Amino acid sequence: MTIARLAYLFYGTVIQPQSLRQLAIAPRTLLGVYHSGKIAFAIPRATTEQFEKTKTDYTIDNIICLSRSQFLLPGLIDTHVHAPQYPIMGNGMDLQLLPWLDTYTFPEEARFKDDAYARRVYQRVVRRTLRNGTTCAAYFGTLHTTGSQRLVDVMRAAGQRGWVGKVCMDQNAPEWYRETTDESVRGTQQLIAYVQQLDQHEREQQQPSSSASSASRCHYHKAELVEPCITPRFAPTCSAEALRRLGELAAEENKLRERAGRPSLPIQTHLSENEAEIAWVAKLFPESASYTDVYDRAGLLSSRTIMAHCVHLTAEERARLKATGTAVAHCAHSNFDLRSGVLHVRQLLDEGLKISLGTDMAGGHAISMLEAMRGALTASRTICIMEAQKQQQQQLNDKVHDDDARSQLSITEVVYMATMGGAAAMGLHDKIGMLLEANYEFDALLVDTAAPDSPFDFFEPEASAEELLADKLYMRRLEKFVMCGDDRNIEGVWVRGRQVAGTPLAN
Ligand SMILES: O=c1[nH]c(=O)c2nc[nH]c2[nH]1
Ligand SMILES: [Zn+2]
Repeated sequence: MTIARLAYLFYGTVIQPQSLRQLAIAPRTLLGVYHSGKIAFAIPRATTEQFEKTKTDYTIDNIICLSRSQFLLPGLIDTHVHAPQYPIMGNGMDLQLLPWLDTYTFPEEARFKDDAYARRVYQRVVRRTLRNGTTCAAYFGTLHTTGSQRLVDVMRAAGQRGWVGKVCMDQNAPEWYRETTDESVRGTQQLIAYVQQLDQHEREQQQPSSSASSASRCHYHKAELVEPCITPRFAPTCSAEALRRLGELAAEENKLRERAGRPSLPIQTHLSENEAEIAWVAKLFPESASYTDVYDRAGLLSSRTIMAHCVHLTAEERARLKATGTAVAHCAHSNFDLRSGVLHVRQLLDEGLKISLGTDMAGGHAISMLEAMRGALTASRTICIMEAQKQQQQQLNDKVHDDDARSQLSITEVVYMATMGGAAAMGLHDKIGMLLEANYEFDALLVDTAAPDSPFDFFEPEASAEELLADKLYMRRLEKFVMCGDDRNIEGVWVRGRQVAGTPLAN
């Protein structure tokens, strides 16, 4: 009889969102990972006898026992980020969206016609995002098809999961950074075909797996780690014809994918970010009832569509996003940095929309999803302050009610949006975002709140040894990490069971 094989066995605390308002804190979890990258089992509160027995039941390549200051967290998911804007991150934050695009963004993105430059920058972006715990990212590339293919190559080589979009824009952009409608559609088709070929090649390399223990013998593979994404930049820079043809392309592709039992093609763009942008869209598309309607008419709203920003939507637009299963990527830092507005995220959550988080680097000045979580918390508090001030101005109240804090997000909610919520937005919720579930793919971070060069200190409460306190203690550790931590607290990062950042940790 052959003994089943594990790539990893972890023994320690696992923290995992269960829903928007519920977090599971599972101490002494025994978590096994197959070489395929799938979670073999996750047994919370396991005894040391169970740990010892598991070690004899399996052949295990790496055993990692977590210390009290460490825990596993699902990988962070950035659902809106511009890889080619990395060189200008933190620069040029003096302008609002439309002049910012013309002055800083388009000139930088135009440099990506040089494939070597594209590869060099993308290598840095992917290395940096992985280092910061971003296991999955929905990237915008540039207009250039080959440049976008280089981003696919770099992600696959580094082992990062995500979407890559060749940006489409056929109007209202400088002639040195604009393409024809045909080029928009053809470039998108070429990117789709390119990724399909790579995946096909990868599957052909796989050993056939027929026996019952195939899950444990199947080896790491990259197929479907990176998906091509239909990416009109935003309505102002896309003609109605370009949007319509991209919608048709999605519909045609999806017919084939449905027959093959494959997930539908992802779509991403920007929506309702800035007042001047919204007014421009109304002028450019007078036949549409709203900005959302421009995309809706083109068939671009779907359960695998992510709309970034959505700061100024009407009730009808929000209802349409909900009805179509379209997700909203909340990009708080960018909304502050470009002075676009403050998203009332509680309202969207109450209405049942799918909400995830995005760094929107470089509209946002930070590449880390910890920053995206902090930005979302700050935005929600800003809404609270604005609501309280409004009430005071209206002289309805002379002091703030407790209930005025209802718009504020909690740590649990932002962690959900950065993990499970991101997986739901990308239509990957049956694959990633959970660690306490067998058969999910192991995308995870090993966090240490006492890392040698940690940017903060964590003082153990007096009775910390008490098992009863474990939940509260780890909640405080998580809170510290989210509010004060950085990449120095991330000791290891795994995607599909393969360690992709941090120092090798097996013991
Ligand atoms: O924040 C943003 N970044 C961009 O690059 C962009 N393009 C259109 N709209 C945009 N918003
Ligand atoms: Zn953006």
